[in-house]
Amino acid sequence: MNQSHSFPIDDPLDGDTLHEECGVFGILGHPDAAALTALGLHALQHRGQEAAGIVSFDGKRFYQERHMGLVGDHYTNPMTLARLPGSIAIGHTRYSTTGEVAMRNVQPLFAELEEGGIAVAHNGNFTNGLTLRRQIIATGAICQSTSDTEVVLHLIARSRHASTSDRFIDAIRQMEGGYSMLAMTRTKLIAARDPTGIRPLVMGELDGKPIFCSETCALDIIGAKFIRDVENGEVIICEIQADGSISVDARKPSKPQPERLCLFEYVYFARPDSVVGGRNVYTTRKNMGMNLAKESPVDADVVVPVPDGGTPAALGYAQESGIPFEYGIIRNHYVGRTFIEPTQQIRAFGVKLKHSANRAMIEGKRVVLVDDSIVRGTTSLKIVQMIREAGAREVHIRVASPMIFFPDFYGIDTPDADKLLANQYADVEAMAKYIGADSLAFLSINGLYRAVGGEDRNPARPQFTDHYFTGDYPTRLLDKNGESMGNKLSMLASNG
Ligand SMILES: O=P(O)(O)OC[C@H]1O[C@H](OP(=O)(O)OP(=O)(O)O)[C@H](O)[C@@H]1O
Ligand SMILES: NC(=O)CC[C@H](N)C(=O)O
Repeated sequence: MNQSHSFPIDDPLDGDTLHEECGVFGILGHPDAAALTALGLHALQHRGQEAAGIVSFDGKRFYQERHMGLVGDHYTNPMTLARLPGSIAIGHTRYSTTGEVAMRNVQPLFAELEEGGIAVAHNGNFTNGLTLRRQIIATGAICQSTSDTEVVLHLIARSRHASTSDRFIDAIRQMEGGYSMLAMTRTKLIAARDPTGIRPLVMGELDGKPIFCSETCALDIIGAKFIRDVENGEVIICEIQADGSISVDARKPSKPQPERLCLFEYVYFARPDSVVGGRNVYTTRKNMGMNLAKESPVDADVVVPVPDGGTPAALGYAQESGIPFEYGIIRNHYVGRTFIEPTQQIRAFGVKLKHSANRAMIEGKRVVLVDDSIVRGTTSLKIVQMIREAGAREVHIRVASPMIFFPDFYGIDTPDADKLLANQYADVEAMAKYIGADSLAFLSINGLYRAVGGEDRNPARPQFTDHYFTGDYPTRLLDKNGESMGNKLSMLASNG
């Protein structure tokens, strides 16, 4: 197993932008369970690049491989997969939101309980995780990690219900916030989605065996069939029976609530080829660009995407406006997220590694740059300068989502509120001046809602989770206590 290590906090390429969430994948009753899980995690790599883990069970014992780094760094090695035998497996790609980047927090987390082993994998973040953790530690629990996810294992262990499924349900009913979770025991694969359905989770099938994963792209990679979304507040328990058949038991243990899927899945996180909440993500992004062109037209010669995130929206903007689309910026896909160099001079070169201007498409032109979002403004600032240096006559920025004013507490790693560009300048003109753009415009909240769901935002009952734009958090924030919560909160540190 890998040694734990910390990632640098002053990574110039990583900046303080929005970061990935996590990806989960699980399969029950398939002889190639671990290999299929590894492939699924490859497809979910965009959701978390800090660490990846797989737990399997072969009828006798549990096996686990948990590693820092990318899926491909470890799970392409046949020896690694050979150490994961069995027909049940779950896997996880992590981008941390609670607990530091260290081996002890790499998921799936595993525990030996009264009724046998259990592993859990979690995408999301609990907004009462710290509160519950303090309570269980006060009553004698010894925590092995600083992850919010571990609390669920403790609550399962303490539950007085008889079956593991009922214990799991008992545990997650005490959790608040965002979660799409998988759990596996010796015979079961359990999937659960929080009552608001903030994070996505889908059910599929391969060779008649059930699969659960964060996005449909993980089903596509293994040729599995999409069955349906796991509904908000739903728990689905799949179990291998004595005769080898698999039972499926779907329950709704929580009080019913309207679904509010996270809009940022559509804006930035999910892979464009995934179908999230019944909508093709690529299409919603193109719609965002089209609505942006209707709302904020500009007289220009060329539409240039800020790759990769801004590309579908830029296509939509170009189609709607009739302005030609060109790749005026080339993104280097070989630049990792952990680029570290010792001196400031070398770091300054580093920021140019990720994006380069394609001068032939830019020189002498009035350029519309389309990006999916502005968080701290780091990307826009450097790209406007780069485009001007490549000879652009004018640079206009169009952003395919509204201004971000509020941090997230449901599984997205966002900077503190005071570091968000929108909170640093009085208005859009002041922001444009700081970035160095001739003009700047953001998609309206209704423009975004229409792009995704086809109708305006219903202020009385918003159809999606959109707190980063509106401040309307879909759950209470128990741990936050009215102050900015560190987005990589070390619970140990918090406990003094
Ligand atoms: O305003 P900022 O703080 O710079 O953050 C916003 C930028 O970050 C994201 O891109 P990312 O770097 O993740 O690259 P990608 O689009 O290729 O995923 C996003 O697409 C914006 O370009
Ligand atoms: N981004 C996520 O979904 C993170 C899951 C979990 N909160 C962790 O930090 O490990």
